[in-house]
Amino acid sequence: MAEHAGRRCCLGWDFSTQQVKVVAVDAELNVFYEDSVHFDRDLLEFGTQGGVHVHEDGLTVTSPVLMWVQALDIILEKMKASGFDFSQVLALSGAGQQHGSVYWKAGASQVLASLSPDLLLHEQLQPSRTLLRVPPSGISPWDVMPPGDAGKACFSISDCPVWMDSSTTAQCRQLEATVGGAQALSCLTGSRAYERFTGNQIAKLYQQNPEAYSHTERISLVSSFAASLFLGSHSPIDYSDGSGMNLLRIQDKVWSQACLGACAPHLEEKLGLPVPSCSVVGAISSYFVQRYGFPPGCKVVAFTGDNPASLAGMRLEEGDIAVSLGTSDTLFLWLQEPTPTLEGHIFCNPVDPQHYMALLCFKNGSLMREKIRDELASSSWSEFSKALQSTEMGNCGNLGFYFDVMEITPEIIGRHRFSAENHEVSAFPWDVEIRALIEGQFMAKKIHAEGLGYRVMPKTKILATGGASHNRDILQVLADVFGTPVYVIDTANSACVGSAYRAFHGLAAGTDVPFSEVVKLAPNPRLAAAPTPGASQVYEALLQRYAILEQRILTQTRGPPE
Ligand SMILES: O=C(CO)[C@@H](O)[C@H](O)CF
Repeated sequence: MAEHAGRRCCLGWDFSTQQVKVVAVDAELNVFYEDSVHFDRDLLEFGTQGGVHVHEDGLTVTSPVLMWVQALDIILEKMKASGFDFSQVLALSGAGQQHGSVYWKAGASQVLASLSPDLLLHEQLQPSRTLLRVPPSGISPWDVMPPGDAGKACFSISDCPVWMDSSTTAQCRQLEATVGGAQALSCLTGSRAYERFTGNQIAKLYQQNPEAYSHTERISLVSSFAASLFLGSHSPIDYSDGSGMNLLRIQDKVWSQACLGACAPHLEEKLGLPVPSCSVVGAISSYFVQRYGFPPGCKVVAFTGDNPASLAGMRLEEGDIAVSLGTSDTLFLWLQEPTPTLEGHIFCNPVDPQHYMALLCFKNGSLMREKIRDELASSSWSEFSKALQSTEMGNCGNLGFYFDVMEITPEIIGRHRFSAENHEVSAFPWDVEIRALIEGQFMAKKIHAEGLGYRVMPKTKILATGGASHNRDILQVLADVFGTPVYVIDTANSACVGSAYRAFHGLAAGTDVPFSEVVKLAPNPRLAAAPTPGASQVYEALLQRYAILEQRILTQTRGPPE
């Protein structure tokens, strides 16, 4: 019998861009089971790359909804075959890639409520015609059956827009114009209009496929779609993921009638009412009880977005900042009060309904670090580190901006170097260039985080994750620039683990037990770097120069600020 028999636990799911993942976490908050299904590798018949289809226009990006359903079937069957004891699952929650949307066809709720435990989910949610397996010739079923025909029994469209889509610029401008401009929309919903945000995607569907829109009884986010499968009914959208739609008023947590009206008619009835992210949205459906042995009382806690779930998984607290140093660098901030601007995003906080979280994306993350490493440090991280060790804090006043692709925060492209006298120069010595890159990346993060309301507090800590968080010299610069100790935490499964933690928190629903209390037994992050004495004085002056020079570059490249 599997060693995890008889262990009372919660499950955490993550329906991310490239895979569906699950973890089982016991009452001591130890992860004792995990599994995943990779779309590209394990569901070849859908023909995705990175879990998505990039359409010929290069802007439209979708994922097949039935692929997500089939991935869940596979994981559950693998868990069952491994002897996983589903009867011990007290509650489950999950995460989904943010902003993506699923369009349930009229009648889907009846199908969800009457699933036969003798069949797999995808066999009952797809059209009567089964999806063709890839024949030996390798012809994709899409060649045989146009994509639009698959998955229509329960879904108005079978290919769902996801966060990588950037085809809705016109809809973004329409939405901003309706509510009085980009800043007005940001103050209302936490973000100016972004192409990937769900409201703009719904507007595009309504404008370009009004029949599909009219046949839609419910619109889910990826998170609430996944919750619906477990519930056997339409799950509500939670406040935190709902604040990534350009539709939810983040202060009073209700749909903005102005935004709904700007996107599509009768939209509120298709979305349902949003709920606090810690809500128990119901008990698991009888399908899972009968087919897998879940206890009938197993609670389903509202699913949320992957980034909010990661914030929970990292146990970020008020005043903390999480820095994910990946392909692009992402900052999560815990905010008491929202200070929406024209960059970054303010979402409702997933673990404290009174507070918020901010998210900032920096596109030139490890892409730039690896390019400079290859160009100047013989493609060696140890050589890269030697440069940081051999140059001093503040880099003798030399400053650099390194954006080989158009940066998101802020919108600058190119490499720009400045001497201590603020004169633009064409090159730096190799070690000065490496320090200028890393100091510049982290000064930008501090400046833009402060623009979103971040303030260093006495007990502030930075939680670093992602590839570059394994380089101690890079983390030392991060600690020095922010004047804050840097901790590292393994967050490979942060969205899953955060979802399991939220499931435990949901069990305490109604008792006002704070999330931090529920997760206090979780493994603590490890201190990786403390600020060097004198660092604050060095970077206080440098940060001011950096901000001024950033504005200079912006003015040169796009004209004076509005
Ligand atoms: O668009 C994003 C956040 O706004 C991405 O991080 C997606 O959530 C990734 F799934």
